[in-house]
Amino acid sequence: MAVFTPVTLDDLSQWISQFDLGKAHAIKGISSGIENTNFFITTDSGEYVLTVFEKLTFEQLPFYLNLMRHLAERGVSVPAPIANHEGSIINALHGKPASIVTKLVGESQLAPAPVHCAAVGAMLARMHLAGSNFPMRQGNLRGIQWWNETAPTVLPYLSAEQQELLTQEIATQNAYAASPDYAALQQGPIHADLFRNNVMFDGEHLTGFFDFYFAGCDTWLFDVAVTVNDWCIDLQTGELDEARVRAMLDAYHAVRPFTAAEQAAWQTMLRAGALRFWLSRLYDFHLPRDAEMLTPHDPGHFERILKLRIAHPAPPLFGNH
Ligand SMILES: Nc1ncnc2c1ncn2[C@@H]1O[C@H](COP(=O)(O)OP(=O)(O)O)[C@@H](O)[C@H]1O
Ligand SMILES: N[C@@H](CCOP(=O)(O)O)C(=O)O
Repeated sequence: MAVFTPVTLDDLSQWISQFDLGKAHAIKGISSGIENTNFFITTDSGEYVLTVFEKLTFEQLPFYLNLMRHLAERGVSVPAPIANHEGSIINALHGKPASIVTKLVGESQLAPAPVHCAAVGAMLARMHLAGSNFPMRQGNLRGIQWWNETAPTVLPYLSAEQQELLTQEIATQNAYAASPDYAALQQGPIHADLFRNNVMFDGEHLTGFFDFYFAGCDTWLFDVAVTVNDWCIDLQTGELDEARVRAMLDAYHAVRPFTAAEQAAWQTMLRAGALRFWLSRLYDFHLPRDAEMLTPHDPGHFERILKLRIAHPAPPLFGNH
């Protein structure tokens, strides 16, 4: 159960009068969240999601929520934040920042077929294009700087072989990030955590991307790599499933054609996508921040994926197939 901040129907009834949503009729805690307290709420205007942010602050939130608003206004399927009568989309509830966003229909597709991967690829490309004129800037807070800062804190917990893998991979990524090839990659706001549990489907119809709280500005290709490394693999082995990879990449390419520079970067970027989550999972596993971090995710999963991406070339972004 992960309702850290209880909100009653009475609390909501008062708070919601600042919005143009009519009266509140029901509020139901969502148990699956691990970062924030989420509720489904029903009002005269329909169903919404209320989020009370447990860690993110009033200063940090505008980037994420304005990005969601920017994307929603441009036809990308993401939850749209609802503004109050003063136009504010972040408002205090029980002393914490809170927001109401539109509710996406459907459920997560945890066993995706090529058709689902194609839908994710096409929407991801549309999201990158729509985000390219978003005026706010925030780096990827789980990007290369964070990898360099975090690796030394987890190294003491690793075997000699793991230490070697981590150190070598960070050196590879640092060298690549400093190269002119890297500088040629297109950048902009990215989701950066587009796993199966952060996308909603109604059957085969993609109804939205959500959970934008790792979003930041980074290469578009890094977002593609993170997404392929979750959606297009056999979860037991970490191996890529060629049919799902092709479906996702072809659908993306049809909306926003990949460049030659991206093709050249692709194998390295898949490794970067694996490294990022190996490192965050190692950190959460060995250095848990607080008791409410429920069951930590298995770091071994992304260690396996990193080794596989080093050992075997993945299908190309385009061409040769
Ligand atoms: N806009 C939304 N529409 C529908 N369901 C949502 C929406 N936002 C969150 N949810 C539901 O709430 C759950 C937890 O949300 P999530 O953003 O993943 O929380 P956390 O970041 O705390 O893990 C999701 O798995 C999903 O079922
Ligand atoms: N996708 C990350 C963990 C982030 O959790 P989320 O529920 O907020 O997506 C991982 O698998 O390590």
